[in-house]
Amino acid sequence: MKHQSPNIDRTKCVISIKGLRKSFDDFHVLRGVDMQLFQGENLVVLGRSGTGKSVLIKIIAGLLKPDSGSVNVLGKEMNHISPRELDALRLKIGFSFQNSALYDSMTVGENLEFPLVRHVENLSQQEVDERVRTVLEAVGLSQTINQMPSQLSGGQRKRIGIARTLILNPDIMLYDEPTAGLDPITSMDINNLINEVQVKFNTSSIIITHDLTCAKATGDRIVMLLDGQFQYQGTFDEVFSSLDERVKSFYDYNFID
Ligand SMILES: Nc1ncnc2c1ncn2[C@@H]1O[C@H](COP(=O)(O)OP(=O)(O)OP(=O)(O)O)[C@@H](O)[C@H]1O
Repeated sequence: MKHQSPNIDRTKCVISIKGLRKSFDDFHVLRGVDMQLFQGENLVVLGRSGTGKSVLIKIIAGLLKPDSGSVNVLGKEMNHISPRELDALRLKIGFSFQNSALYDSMTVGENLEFPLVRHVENLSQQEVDERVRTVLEAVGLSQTINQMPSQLSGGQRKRIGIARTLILNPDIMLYDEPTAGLDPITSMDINNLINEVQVKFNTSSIIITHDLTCAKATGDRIVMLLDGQFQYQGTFDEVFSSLDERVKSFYDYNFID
């Protein structure tokens, strides 16, 4: 089990959600989600496929609009945010997508430079190079700077995807299924990286997954998304001491696998 990070400040909320609802036609995906993410915390959202985990983080990243409820991210109310404020807010949120989404025609270094050149004005080439070096070092892949994404393993692509997200120094990291498709050892490397990023870059993170090993290794706090609501939360052991059959079967299924 993860040691609780000493940097968590439970007096500061970086995300606060109350009564969030989201439907697609008559399919009610989120049915009154309440959650808080504290400064410096890794919060794991567990749930079966199709329960709305990705919908939730897309709403937090401003990629989808809530139907109702309040979603406050870094002090901004998502329901009342102007397009300009949303653009600025998005730069403070690092979204690590499931498929890493690297540009295949660019080297690793160029992939990392891309968000900087696009979003940050007046950076000298020296500063750009320095930032690229820093994030590559943080993910342990300095030697890949001139390689093409096709030359990287799945685990390395994940790491570069995380490095590219970190290059804008986000306050919040959103990890969408960070260990999907990786073998157990590579998955554990990614889990360790998520914890290193939390400390080195002082980020607050939401990690959505159905991988219980990932949840246990990275989560300071775990919540379960069941039937469109957060129904259990606490440490890994607290959540899985529940007698709720849905929680028990989720656990059994993961470890039978
Ligand atoms: N833009 C959309 N339009 C219509 N339906 C959508 C849209 N986005 C998501 N859904 C539906 O909402 C439900 C929840 O999707 P979501 O991607 O959040 O699941 P998830 O919990 O992340 O699952 P997984 O672990 O498989 O990624 C699914 O049934 C999906 O089909």
